[in-house]
Order: sequence, then structure tokens, then C-alpha cells
Amino acid sequence: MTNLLSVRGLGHTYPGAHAPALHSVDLEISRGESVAIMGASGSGKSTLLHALAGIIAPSAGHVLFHASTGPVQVDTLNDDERAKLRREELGFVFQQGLLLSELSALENVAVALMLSGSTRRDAEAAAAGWLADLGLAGLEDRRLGELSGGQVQRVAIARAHVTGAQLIFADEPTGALDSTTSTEVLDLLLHSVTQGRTLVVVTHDPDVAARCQRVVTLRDGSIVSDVAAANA
Ligand SMILES: Nc1ncnc2c1ncn2[C@@H]1O[C@H](COP(=O)(O)OP(=O)(O)OP(=O)(O)O)[C@@H](O)[C@H]1O
Repeated sequence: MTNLLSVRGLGHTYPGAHAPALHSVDLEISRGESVAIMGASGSGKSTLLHALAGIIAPSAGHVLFHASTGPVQVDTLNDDERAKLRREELGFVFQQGLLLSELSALENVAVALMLSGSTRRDAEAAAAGWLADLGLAGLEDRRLGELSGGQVQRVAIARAHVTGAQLIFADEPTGALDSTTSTEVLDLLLHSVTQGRTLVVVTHDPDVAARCQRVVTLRDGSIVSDVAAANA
């Protein structure tokens, strides 16, 4: 498998914090892998995800991402460049933050493409296709508040994929869902890995981690284990 992300000496200390949230992390992620990031609350999982995905600029170390256009040194990008990288190359399935409750399911997905320059008509056609593929046909015009938690996560998955992103970051994508719906949402994310995409998922749930190929565990901001998942 070819390398997609190479991380060297990654560290991050939030302003005013006494201890680093992330410390000397080295990590290689290959194209087509599914990687779970686990660890106790406060161990640095989200900080690692945010540094890998260019959401935050790390205070130390390097993140090399092999984008569709060539290698990108993520840690050296400015805010605008990181935003462009996220928009064009990465997909996000987060519990909160990215979807807009006042927009419909269709608009939430289409906006990802419109931000990258697609016309509304093209964006909505592509969005409708993804929503249908994810079992949401007929619900396109519902606002998020009129959908179940699992349906909202499907909207998030559609949005993460509609731009053609090859690297998907998920932060507790099943955290608020019942076990049946969790399984369905994870099935959808792992299906996209079988299509050649790469998934990095932060989770507290051992069942989610066991279905990924690899489990990276953090403690106090450092990687303490990096193993193939038992059930993978
Ligand atoms: N914006 C921030 N400003 C200051 N400190 C922060 C910030 N975000 C996280 N931290 C601190 O950094 C450390 C790592 O936090 P992080 O959110 O990465 O952990 P986590 O493993 O994802 O935790 P959880 O499982 O509870 O979400 C913690 O000590 C946390 O308090």
C-alpha cells in the first residue's frame, strides 16, 4: 500500500496549557487503510486528528500528505491553504460542527461542492446521488432537525464523500447512536474503505476499533501502541 500520510515528531501545546496535548508522534498511514485512534479522555485523540487534517497548526513536527495534486507539507500551510486542503482533499464526519441545522439534507451536502466552485445545479445533482446511495432518497428536503441521528450521520458521510475526498476523518461518528444504527453508519464508512478510500476514526468504542484494520492508542499525548485490530 502506498503512503498517504507521514507524521514525524508531531507535537501540540495549546496556548496557556502546562503540558503538551500531543508529544513526539510518529505515524505512517497508507492509502486504503482504516485506522482507529483510541485512548482515555484527554489523551490527545482529537488533537491528533485535528493536526493530521490541518484543522489546527501543530506547534512541532511535520505532517506530509500525499494529495491528489502531489505531496503537501500540511504543517507549513497557512490558514487559507489548510482550509483549501480540507475543502478539496479531505472528508469529515464529526458529531457536531460541520452540518448546518437550518439547511436541508441536500443543501448540506451540495454546499461542500459549491464551496469548491461547482454550480448549484451540479452540486445538487451530485448531492442527491450520494444521499440516494446512502438510503436517504425522499428525505433530501428535510432539515437536519427533522432527521434521526443515524440519518444525520448519513448526511455527514454524503458530505464527506461528495467532493471525491480520498481521506476521511471521523470523530466519534457513532457516539450518539444506538448499536444498530452505529453498525450501519460504520458499515457505510468501512464500505468506502473497500472502495480505496482511507479512514481515520477517533473512537472510544472497542467495537468500532475492532472493525478497523489498525488501532493506534494514545496516552498523555503519545502513541503507546499501534497494532492490527483483532477482528480486522
Ligand atoms: N482548545 C483547547 N485549548 C486548550 N486545551 C485543550 C483544547 N483542546 C483540548 N485541550 C486539552 O488537550 C488535551 C487533549 O485533548 P483532546 O481533546 O485531544 O483529547 P481526547 O483524547 O480527544 O479527549 P476526549 O476523548 O475527551 O474527546 C486535554 O488535556 C485537553 O484538555
